[in-house]
Amino acid sequence: MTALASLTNVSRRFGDQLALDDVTLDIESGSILGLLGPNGAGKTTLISLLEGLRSPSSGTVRLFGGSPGDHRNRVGLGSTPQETALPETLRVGEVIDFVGRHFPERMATAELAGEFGLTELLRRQTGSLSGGQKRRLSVALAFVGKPRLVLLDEPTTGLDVDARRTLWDALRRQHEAGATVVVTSHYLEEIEALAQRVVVMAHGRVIADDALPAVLARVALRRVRLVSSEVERIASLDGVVRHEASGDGTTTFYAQDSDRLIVELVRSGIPFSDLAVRGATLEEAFLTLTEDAPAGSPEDASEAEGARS
Ligand SMILES: Nc1ncnc2c1ncn2[C@@H]1O[C@H](COP(=O)(O)OP(=O)(O)OP(=O)(O)O)[C@@H](O)[C@H]1O
Repeated sequence: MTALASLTNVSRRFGDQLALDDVTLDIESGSILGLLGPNGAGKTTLISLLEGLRSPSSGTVRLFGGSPGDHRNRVGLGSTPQETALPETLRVGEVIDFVGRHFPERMATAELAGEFGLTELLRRQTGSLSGGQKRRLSVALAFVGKPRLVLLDEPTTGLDVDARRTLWDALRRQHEAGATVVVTSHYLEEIEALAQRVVVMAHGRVIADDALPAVLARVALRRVRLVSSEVERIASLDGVVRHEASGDGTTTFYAQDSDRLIVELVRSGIPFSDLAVRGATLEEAFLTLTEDAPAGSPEDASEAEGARS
């Protein structure tokens, strides 16, 4: 497979903050790559380097074999940042035409509108659109110039379930038609719905890079919560990946296979009570994945948010 874009040993600092820490990544043609990670992991920074909006502090970023800073390379790139502003008084069709005129080759307005469920809205001023409709338009605009690579930074954040699914359907159709897409998200569900390959980031590093099923197996943890006077014995049972006191006298054990853990627990004869089992949140799963990669705490990262320029 051909790499459309790549990062080789890339680091990026903002003052004291190391936003990307020695990242190496190839983006191959034809896939949807999901970039997953908690707040401050470095996803947006990585995207901005590929877009040529920022330069790496060290390492090399390539886009279509050249520099992302070269506008001739950027013509082949479509992107939707986390937040976009649309000119409120222009109609949807006019915005599509305006953006489309910047590219040597473009999708026809009617075709793009059809693909993204915007046909009924073409004559509406963008100021009158709902949040979901605006987001759909912003994402559609990333595709208007028939790009070779599309970068979408949290395309569905803030959308309700229906709007999110409509957008996912549109993205899947674009992918089937040959688009290569990088999509960032905080939501495992979103990455699961779209991506074939998943890169998990935390503290500026790539901590997992694998096919979707392999990453799911690592982050899909279950929480087994109970009361016991023999916490350490339970923690040493097969399958327990982490445990923590919950503060109310209970202890939470994380395991990929909670059924198996409970069978082990009963077999062991260790006394326990008040058993409850539920899925772990993605943040909890990240914690387990990131234990080997500590580089500043998430709290540090969120404080630094205020220092963005
Ligand atoms: N312009 C900037 N100035 C200072 N620090 C920055 C700047 N941009 C990003 N950072 C810091 O770099 C780190 C990575 O931020 P980045 O926005 O890339 O993360 P992210 O994974 O996209 O997070 P989110 O999911 O919240 O968008 C964070 O600690 C952030 O505070």
